[in-house]
Amino acid sequence: MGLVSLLHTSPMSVTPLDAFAVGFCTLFAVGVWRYRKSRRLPPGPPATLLGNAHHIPRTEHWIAFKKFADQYASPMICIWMFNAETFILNDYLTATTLLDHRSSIYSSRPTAWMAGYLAGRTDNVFATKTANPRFKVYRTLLHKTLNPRAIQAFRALQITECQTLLRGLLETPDDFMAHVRRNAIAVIMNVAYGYQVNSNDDKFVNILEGTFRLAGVLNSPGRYWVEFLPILRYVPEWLPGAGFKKLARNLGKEMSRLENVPYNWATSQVSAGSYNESFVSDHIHDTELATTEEEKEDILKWCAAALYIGGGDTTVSVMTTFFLLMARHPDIQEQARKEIDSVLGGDMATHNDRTSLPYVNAMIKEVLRWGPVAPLGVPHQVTQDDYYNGYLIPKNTRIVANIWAMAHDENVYPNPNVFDPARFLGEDQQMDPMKFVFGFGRRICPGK
Ligand code: HEM
Repeated sequence: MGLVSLLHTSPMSVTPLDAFAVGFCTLFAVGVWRYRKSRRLPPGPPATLLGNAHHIPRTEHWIAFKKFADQYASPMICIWMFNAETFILNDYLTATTLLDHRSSIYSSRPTAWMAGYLAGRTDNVFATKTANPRFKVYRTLLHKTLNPRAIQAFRALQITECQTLLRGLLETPDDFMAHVRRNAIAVIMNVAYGYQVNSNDDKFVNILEGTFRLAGVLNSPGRYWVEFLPILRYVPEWLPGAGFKKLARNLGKEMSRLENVPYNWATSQVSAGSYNESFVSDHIHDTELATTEEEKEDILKWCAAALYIGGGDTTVSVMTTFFLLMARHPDIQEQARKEIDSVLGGDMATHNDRTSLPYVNAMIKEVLRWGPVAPLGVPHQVTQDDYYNGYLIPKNTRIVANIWAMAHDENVYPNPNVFDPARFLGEDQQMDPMKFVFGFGRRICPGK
């Protein structure tokens, strides 16, 4: 792919920015080559001057990364994207040692130049760096809403929505995907904004999905030079070839509807005095959250959106995987069904029954292990030079936990591709995947 197409300009012209980028790349390449030679970095596929992009498949990168880890007999491998290295942690021991035990230096996030900095979205909860004072405020607030005690307040809502889901599945089973989607979004929209989703074609849900599409445009790996040469963020927007800046700004503005539209709806309901309790209504009069009203609004907007972004698709994904596995394993479905019938005698399960359903619990763990929702988690960034097993981990390296590789580690889960809840029953149980499928350290999923 040429420079021109990467920067979204006419494919026929070479712009001054292209020339600058080529010159800069050449000079940089020599420096990078020398740097790589001189440092003791973990192994990985041999990189060209432009890195390992050609080694990484377009889909299911996690499988390729695990193969590299096996090939180089090292759970920690190094992949280059031009001048920037990414370290991939492919087993639980390495991930927990670095990301959990050394979490004070491994919990930041790398900068996303297009989707974050240039789109004006660096205060997004998922992207916040640990040095940003917002990081602590967000984590505390999310924990207050989602800790094991606090979530008991959502039980009645979950039961009502579960009944709606079951009715939908009974009436139109072929539409199971739409029912599952409606269920996940209805719970989270109610928790975040007190908003009742009434149909599968909902205005807020459409905004969420539209934003995911735009985020996909800005996050396309290898598409924008500024991700590899951050200095390009300073080029003036009028310079030919700098269209990427305008693109990021415009899409960023469009994406901000995600935080603003449902938030404004929730606050207008509170002002009108007729509202369902929610994350927004609980905190809107909280005077300790920030020193100014504007700052407080901004914090609430980003946190409510994080509930919605973090809690929607993940839940849909787990439930969809569950349906696939039940269809493929009627024997396991039958066994779970028998347990439910014998414990509940025809009643609907509630949260209190969970401890009496060991087979069902084992099945849930096995669904999360077999098809982890976030196979590569969300990248972390290390904030100072560190050493592990004799390797240098330079400051600012992007660190990726290969959750899929941990869940398919043959030494921990024999026959890892086989779906088998019995792994988590009886004596000699295999490792609980809840230890890693929700991420690590100070960044662990607050929705766990
Ligand atoms: C099965 C369901 C879910 C799975 C497997 C899952 C998994 C994850 C993972 C792997 C991360 C990245 C952690 C890291 O960086 O180490 C994450 C982050 C996050 N999740 Fe979840 N998640 C799930 C459900 C939820 C729910 C229901 C919510 C909210 C209600 C939520 C909110 C978040 C937020 C806000 C973050 C960002 C945390 C930060 O950057 O500090 N997640 N999740």
